[in-house]
Amino acid sequence: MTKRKIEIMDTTLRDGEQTSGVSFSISDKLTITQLLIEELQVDRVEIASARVSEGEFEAVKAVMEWAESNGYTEKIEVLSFVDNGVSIDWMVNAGVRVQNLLTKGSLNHLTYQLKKTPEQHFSEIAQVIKVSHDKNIETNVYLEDWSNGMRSSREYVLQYLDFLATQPIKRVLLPDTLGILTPSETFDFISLLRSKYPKLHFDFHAHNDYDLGTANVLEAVKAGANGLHLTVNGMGERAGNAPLASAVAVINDFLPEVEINLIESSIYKVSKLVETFSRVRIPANKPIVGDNVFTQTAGIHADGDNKKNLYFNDLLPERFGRKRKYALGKTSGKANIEKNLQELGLKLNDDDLKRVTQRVIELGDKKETVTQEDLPYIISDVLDSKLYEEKVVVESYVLTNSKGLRPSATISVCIEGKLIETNAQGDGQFDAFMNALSKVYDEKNLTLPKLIDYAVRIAPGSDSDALCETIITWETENKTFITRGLDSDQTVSAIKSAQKMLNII
Ligand SMILES: CC(C)C(=O)C(=O)O
Repeated sequence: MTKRKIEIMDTTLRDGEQTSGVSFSISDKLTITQLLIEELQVDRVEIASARVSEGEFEAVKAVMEWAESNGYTEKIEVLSFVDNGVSIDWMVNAGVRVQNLLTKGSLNHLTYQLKKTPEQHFSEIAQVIKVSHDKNIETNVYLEDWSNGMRSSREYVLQYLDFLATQPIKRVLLPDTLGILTPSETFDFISLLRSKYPKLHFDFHAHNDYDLGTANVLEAVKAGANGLHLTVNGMGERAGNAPLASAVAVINDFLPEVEINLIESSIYKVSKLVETFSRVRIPANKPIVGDNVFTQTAGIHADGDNKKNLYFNDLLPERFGRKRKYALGKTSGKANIEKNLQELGLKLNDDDLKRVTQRVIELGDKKETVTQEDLPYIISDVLDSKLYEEKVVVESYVLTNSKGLRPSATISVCIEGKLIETNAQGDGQFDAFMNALSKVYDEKNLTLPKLIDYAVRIAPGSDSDALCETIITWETENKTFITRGLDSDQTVSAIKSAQKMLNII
């Protein structure tokens, strides 16, 4: 079967930059354009609006110089205006070769914003197209507010398209400017234009106000649109544009008769770069590119995946340069832990696996985030704890740290069934804790080992919520030994380490 080719035009650097608070620098624009064209292989990139600013002019010039030396000039587009040639001069000076001319696609906009008749508008447009053509600039035409035009002034839209069909233009760009279309309207409107104007090239430009951007893109392609406008991470005016990652997945998975050039495995890399440059965080649940979307949290899902990948769909993370993860927390079952252990190349017997699972669930219950990187620390702590018989238990403690006063600790320790309470001060909270402990042991004419080294570490790659491990080296008259404590609070991890020491001596 010969497939129908659909062009993808990325407008992250133009409509995407209209996301509130976003402004790309010259080097951001150059780097993103290079990645979009060479890595992701989009067909065309809209990089700016003409006349916006001096900085924008420099950015467009820099991109055009790079495009010129790499044979990409026809892939770079700039939004321009019907403005007596001012945009044209701006584009000629910046080296632009393709303009996306902004015109009115609804009678409402034409009458109330431009205050012109269709005839006046068409004649000015014809003039821009001609002058641009003479200056070696190719024209695509945006019909702004086209979706409203199709609803409320269809005669005008058809009259306008009859005119455009006579003009030397390359593409007609159909924006759903206010994101108001339903999927069935999108299909009907584009089907109608497709059958009336078989020779015109139509691009569809969705906005996401009702969260229907991707659905509308799907219907537009089904109805015969030749191209789509998308943005990385769905950036764009108001609720944004149709997100590139979702649109690509939907086309590849649901429209086998259609072909696009894009390289799926580069999508995530480009998304992360745009997130960094734009400073707009990708929501964790954003399809394809969000942090959480390939993470199975429920134990039953991991169990099903272990048995026959029962919880997989066609959106395999590897397609997009990502990996499936199995979350660790209060809903993780043994299967989640096993999946993470496999990744780390570790194996535990059933009994130890149960203890580790129990520990992860307890941590999750305390609302602590447990990462795969934490797992070796938890395992070592759980296995280590098996070695100690808990004859001595630190039952409770209050630690204080206040300005102008020495840190203090009040502790209650149970030694072989007898509860002893005392308090002390120190140079820090843990020092105060150890001083209080020494008092307890002094009373019993016992000496605690000397603390000779104290080290704290967190799992590499963990976030600020990380578990930390305190490793203390102790010395008595005849031996040196190490204990470890694990907790998300550093002082508590040191106290846990000290409690192990109390059960060794
Ligand atoms: C500026 C125009 C072309 C636009 O982005 C829209 O109408 O959605």
